[in-house]
Amino acid sequence: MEENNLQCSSVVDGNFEEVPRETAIQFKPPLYRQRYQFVKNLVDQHEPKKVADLGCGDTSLLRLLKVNPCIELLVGVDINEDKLRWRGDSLAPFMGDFLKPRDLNLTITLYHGSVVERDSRLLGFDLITCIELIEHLDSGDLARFPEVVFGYLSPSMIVISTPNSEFNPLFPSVTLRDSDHKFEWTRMEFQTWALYVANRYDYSVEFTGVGEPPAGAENVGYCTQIGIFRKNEGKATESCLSEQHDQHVYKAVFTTSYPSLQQERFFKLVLVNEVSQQVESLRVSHLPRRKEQAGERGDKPKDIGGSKAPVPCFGPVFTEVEKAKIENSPTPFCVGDKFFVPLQRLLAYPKLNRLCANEEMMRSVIADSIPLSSDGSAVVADLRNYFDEQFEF
Ligand SMILES: C[S@@+](CC[C@H](N)C(=O)[O-])C[C@H]1O[C@@H](n2cnc3c(N)ncnc32)[C@H](O)[C@@H]1O
Ligand SMILES: [Mg+2]
Repeated sequence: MEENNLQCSSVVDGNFEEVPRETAIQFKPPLYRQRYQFVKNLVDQHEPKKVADLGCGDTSLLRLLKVNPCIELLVGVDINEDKLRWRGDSLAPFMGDFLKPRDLNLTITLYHGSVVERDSRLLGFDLITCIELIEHLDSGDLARFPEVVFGYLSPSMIVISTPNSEFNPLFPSVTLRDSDHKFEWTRMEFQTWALYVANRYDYSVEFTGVGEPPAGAENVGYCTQIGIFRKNEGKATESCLSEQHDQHVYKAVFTTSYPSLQQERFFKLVLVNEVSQQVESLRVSHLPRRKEQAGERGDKPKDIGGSKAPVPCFGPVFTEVEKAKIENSPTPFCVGDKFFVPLQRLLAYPKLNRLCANEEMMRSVIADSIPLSSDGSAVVADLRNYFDEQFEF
């Protein structure tokens, strides 16, 4: 059942069974996606490095967040171990992640455990999300939840979403949206709880939601209500004061690390590849001039069949400033059949400049993979092979 078919007679975490169309409420995009997108937008805006999703379920939100370049540690926790085991592989890096490594490291770990247990590996996070989780906690666990998540883990930001029961009369025959829900709160109930918790643990809270009500029913509020909690500055957190820094209660069921430019071997691979491509592109654009010179000397073009026009090269588009920087850098030159590209020239290209801080760094990384001039200041490429193919000497 998908939430995008809100022709509903009963509701399971926002997933609805079919009833006649005249009673339908349709969320576009589906409500669960609106919740994930809401978190994704917050991540784009605040760029947290460490993010944990408590009650992560089938890890859909983690899969959406893992592409965010700012995140370096992504953790999912759920009490249902089967859900985690089943989904682990979809969080592992794909071929493309190796071909185009991220700038920053990323580790993803899934833990089996309950949000009301303290595990020190979740200390120091920038963002913790609890999407459609709290309504699944019984009264004992709900009472423990704030002291663990706000008091002990004490992240910079916490996002909590839960159903807004005031919306439920718009669904035919709905009492609770899911048989596992222990409660569903009105906006007043959620806000009273949230304000109490925020005040107790020195957070501020902002209320919003996703799933707009239909025209004429605006007074019921969003279908999903959301609280965004921000830790007040200067708070001495319990986690800082805590001496229990090696409290490992959760069981890690899956962990994976992504290739990144912070890892030497991937950095080298990318840099060598970029330098080779740039040198090749310069070499190819140098050939027509070389051809002219050969023509002037009276060398005969060899019949290699087909067109001898240089293959058009669609390189990156540069801004005026970038172009000027490239033009003002040392120019490539030829000595005999050798083509020299000064490292300073390569460093003028934005892509390479982003990878390498200076000439020394570039030299040390590429030296054992790419031929360099005797003083190490330029990459040396052979013009002969390519040239021989087109001209007889
Ligand atoms: C409605 S699902 C939400 C899943 C996910 N957050 C999403 O929005 O798609 C609630 C999840 O909370 C998990 N859960 C319930 N009680 C929990 C607890 N005490 N600790 C950790 N996870 C819990 C359930 O196993 C389930 O996967
Ligand atoms: Mg639920």
